[in-house]
Amino acid sequence: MNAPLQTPGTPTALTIKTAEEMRELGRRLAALLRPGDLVLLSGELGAGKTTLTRGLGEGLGVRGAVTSPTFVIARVHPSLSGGPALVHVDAYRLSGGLDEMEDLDLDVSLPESVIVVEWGDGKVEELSEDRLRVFISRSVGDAAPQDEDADDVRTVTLTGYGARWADTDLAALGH
Ligand SMILES: Nc1ncnc2c1ncn2[C@@H]1O[C@H](COP(=O)(O)OP(=O)(O)OP(=O)(O)O)[C@@H](O)[C@H]1O
Ligand SMILES: [Mg+2]
Repeated sequence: MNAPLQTPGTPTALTIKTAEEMRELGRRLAALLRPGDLVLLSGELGAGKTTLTRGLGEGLGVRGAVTSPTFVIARVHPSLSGGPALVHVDAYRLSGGLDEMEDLDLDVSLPESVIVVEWGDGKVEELSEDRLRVFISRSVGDAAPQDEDADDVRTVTLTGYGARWADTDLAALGH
C-alpha cells in the first residue's frame, strides 16, 4: 500500500487557548467530515486529543459521551441523526499496526463511519488513501501547568493527505 506516501497539503495552524475552544474546534471540524474519513490525532499525553474528539462527537451528533477508553481500544458511537458513526480508537497501548487491531474490523466500518485514532501515526494509515492528520502541541517554552486540567495554550496543526482533502479549506476552521 502506498497510502503513507500521499503528499501532504498545506498545513493549517490554529491557536487554541482553552479546553472549551478545543471542543468547539471539534464541533466545527465535524461539519467538514464525511463517511469514510480517517482522522489521526497526535500529540503528547494530555495534549487534548480526547477533548477534540469529544467536540467531534457532539458535532456529528452521535450517541454516548466520548471519553478516554481505559480498557477498550475502540468505541463506536452510532449517529443519532442518520449521519456517519464515530469510531474512536486509542492506539496508545498498541505497538504494532492494523494486524493488532484486526478484530476491530476498522476496514469494514470505515465506509459508513468517521474513524478517529489517537496515537495512530504509523499504525493505521493503510486503512485509507486519504487522511487528516491533527497534531496538538503545548506551546513552545510553556512550563507544564501545575494543574493538568487548567486551561493553557495549544497549537493545533491540521494537514490533509490525498485528494479527499485537496479542496477543503481547513484554514476556515480558524475564523
Ligand atoms: N487549550 C486546551 N485544549 C485542550 N485541552 C486543554 C487545553 N488547556 C487545558 N486542557 C486540558 O488538558 C487535558 C487534555 O486531556 P485529553 O484527555 O483531551 O488529552 P489526550 O491528548 O487525549 O491525552 P492522552 O494521550 O492521555 O489520551 C484536559 O484536562 C483539558 O481540560
Ligand atoms: Mg486521549
